[in-house]
Amino acid sequence: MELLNTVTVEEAKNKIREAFGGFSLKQENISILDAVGRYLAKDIIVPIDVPGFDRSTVDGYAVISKDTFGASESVPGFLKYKDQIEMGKKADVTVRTGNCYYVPTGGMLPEGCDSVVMIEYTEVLGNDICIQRPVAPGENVLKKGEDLKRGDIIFKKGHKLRPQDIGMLAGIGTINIDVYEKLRVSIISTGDELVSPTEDLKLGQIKDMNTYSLSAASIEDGCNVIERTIVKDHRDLLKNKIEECVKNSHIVLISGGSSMGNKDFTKDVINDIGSPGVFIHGVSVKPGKPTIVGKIGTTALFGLPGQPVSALVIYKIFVSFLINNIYYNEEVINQYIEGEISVNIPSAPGREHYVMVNIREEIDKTVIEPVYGKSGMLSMMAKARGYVKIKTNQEGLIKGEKVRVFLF
Ligand SMILES: Nc1nc2c(c(=O)[nH]1)N[C@H]1C(S)=C(S)[C@@H](COP(=O)(O)OP(=O)(O)OC[C@H]3O[C@@H](n4cnc5c(N)ncnc54)[C@H](O)[C@@H]3O)O[C@H]1N2
Ligand code: MOO
Repeated sequence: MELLNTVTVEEAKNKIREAFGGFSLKQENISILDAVGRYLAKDIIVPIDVPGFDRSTVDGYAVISKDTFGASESVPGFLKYKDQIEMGKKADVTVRTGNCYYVPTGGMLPEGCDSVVMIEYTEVLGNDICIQRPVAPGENVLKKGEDLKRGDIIFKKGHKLRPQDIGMLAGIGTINIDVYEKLRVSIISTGDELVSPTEDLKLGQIKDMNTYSLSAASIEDGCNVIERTIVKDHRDLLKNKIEECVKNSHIVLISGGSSMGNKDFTKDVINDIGSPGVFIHGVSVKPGKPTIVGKIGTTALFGLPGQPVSALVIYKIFVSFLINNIYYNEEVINQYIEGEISVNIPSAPGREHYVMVNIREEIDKTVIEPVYGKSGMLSMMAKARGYVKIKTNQEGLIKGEKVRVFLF
């Protein structure tokens, strides 16, 4: 009897990190308009103070705060109105005791003042402004360099750029940046039963899902999917296809054929093609136990279990992990929310168990409910908001226990 020689999830991650530690990626200089979802190849050092001058955060009157102390609606203070500061122009004047200038939100503060009274708390009385509320020093002011200081590192190498980051880069005048080239990913789905989603089904056939879910996951991770294909369960056809993909891909994902069936060739074919070959076959995780990981030359190969839930869960645990390692992205924090599990969930100790769940908000608590199903049912994952992880040494979860839901 042949049994899988399984490793734990942590052991598998360590082996993957070791195997692909020296991965070298090219860099490219691109416009920030094309950079969302890309990974920075260099730290970004802020070249200018943001803002470059003290700005008002409200529409109001630029004042010396001391001049407003004690002002109230019943006993207002009076300041002489001098002029207005124009938006986008240098404020070439100085506020002196007893004076004030009108300043719009975002306008430059003149010399001498230290705060701004919101217009709602003032009244115009001829040439005077009646101040009905005091302001503290610094109130309603964004100081020079308060947003960002020249010389700060705003983003580190490996950071994955989000829309707010693109805006920030524009704000510091950095419109072209160095990012890592996109990892080239090839996806091969194996199985005699698989047909393209557009084809009519004959009995015994199913529409290919994994090519699509894995492709979407790779794109979300900032990769370029250069090949998507179905290959029949035929050893030579699979070998030819993998060989071709290895030549121009950083990562090859092979879905199906990872288990022990008489048509499960993935492991042997990888070993046939080149070295060092397969270094993991079997991980103590549920779902996804028959996972394969290998390397040919510098290319990473993953034999993902064919069951659609297993394929995507294993992608998230190991393929995403490798991608973030290659891109030097150390900031990965899987978003989670906490809540109480609604029922007992048994788990076989010895395997890290991923349970698909939904989230229900009640008045005083967040309730986490399992979505039942088998790893062949992708609807189980499509209907879920995330998963709960039951650790290897845990026997299960007890109703009411606090759990973390990792969102996907
Ligand atoms: N005797 C054993 N049988 C199985 C074991 C085992 O340890 N011993 N492990 C089971 C587990 S766990 C899993 S997971 C699967 C893994 O199977 P394979 O990776 O060999 O994949 P296939 O047999 O090719 O397919 C499994 C299942 O998934 C469907 N599938 C495959 N590709 C796609 C696709 N692109 N889109 C949608 N669905 C797909 C396929 O039709 C099968 O139903 O093995 C168990 N068996
Ligand atoms: O452990 Mo397999 O990956 O679920 O069906």
